[in-house]
Amino acid sequence: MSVAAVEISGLVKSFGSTRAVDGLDLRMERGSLLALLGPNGAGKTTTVEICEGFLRADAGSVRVLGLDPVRESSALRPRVGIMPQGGGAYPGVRADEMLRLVASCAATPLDPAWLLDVLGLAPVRRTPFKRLSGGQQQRLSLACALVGRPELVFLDEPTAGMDPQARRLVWDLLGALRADGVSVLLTTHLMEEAEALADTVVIVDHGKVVVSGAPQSLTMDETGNAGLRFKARTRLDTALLTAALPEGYAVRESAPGTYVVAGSIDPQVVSTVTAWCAQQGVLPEELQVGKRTLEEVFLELTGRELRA
Ligand SMILES: Nc1ncnc2c1ncn2[C@@H]1O[C@H](COP(=O)(O)OP(=O)(O)OP(=O)(O)O)[C@@H](O)[C@H]1O
Repeated sequence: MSVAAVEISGLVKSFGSTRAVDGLDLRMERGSLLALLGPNGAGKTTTVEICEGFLRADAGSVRVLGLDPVRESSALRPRVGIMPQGGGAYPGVRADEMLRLVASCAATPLDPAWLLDVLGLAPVRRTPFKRLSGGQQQRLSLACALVGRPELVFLDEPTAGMDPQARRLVWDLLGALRADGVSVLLTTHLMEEAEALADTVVIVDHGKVVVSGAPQSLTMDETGNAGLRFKARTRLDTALLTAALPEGYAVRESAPGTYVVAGSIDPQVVSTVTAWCAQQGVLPEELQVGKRTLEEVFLELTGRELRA
């Protein structure tokens, strides 16, 4: 098997009595974009910081481009770009000075002026860092992570706090990087970001992987169809509803009070479901035919909200 961009197995990291990462496994292929998604405190930043070599794992193994991020950090550093959560810079440094400084440390940097332009920062290139807006500071941090032409970039919530227009610029740039064969591992709270950009989405909760896969495959039901969902009181007799449907359909209560009918949904199936509910004196609320969102995938798997 070829060397992965990132390979993590059985990763554990605790802070005092808090187990931030609890046996996490993940493999990210070279040239792909992987989005780590999960609620606050799920262990995403801790995992990324271990990959970056800033934190040591308590147990498990981590390989980044085939190397140990702590013991082989000097070999790894020139090949990896990092954008930490919240960014940061000398407050008085101007945007273009900052980027040129970082570029001067790289063997074959990208053109800083081009990068500022692509990220919509050309008009503020002479503005001191502390006077940039939050979204502009974020974009400058991203530019700093990318200017060294890294093979792999770690981006911790790269578009947090950005307006939709700035976010779109970043998405376009990340798409272009991926097309160029750069590997990108990002964390995000934005489902639409993960769905729009990622080859692989890894949903993390309590320091473990809950589910992973291509966004398309996660949002389809288990039969590869869009499926039908509705809400009603808990503990409907799903076996009875399954029996009312043609062969090949399956109904389950994916979370308390949320029902999923898996299979190819046509008008007849919708009519059968609503007629069955009427017979039971049940009102099917939020009845919906179509792919699940990643939010719903998480809710169905954990019974909790992803954004919580
Ligand atoms: N340096 C630290 N000292 C103590 N506890 C920490 C430290 N860093 C993280 N934690 C705890 O570890 C858990 C995981 O935190 P982490 O920052 O990895 O989560 P996250 O998924 O990145 O969350 P968010 O989406 O809010 O950034 C949390 O309970 C957090 O409070």
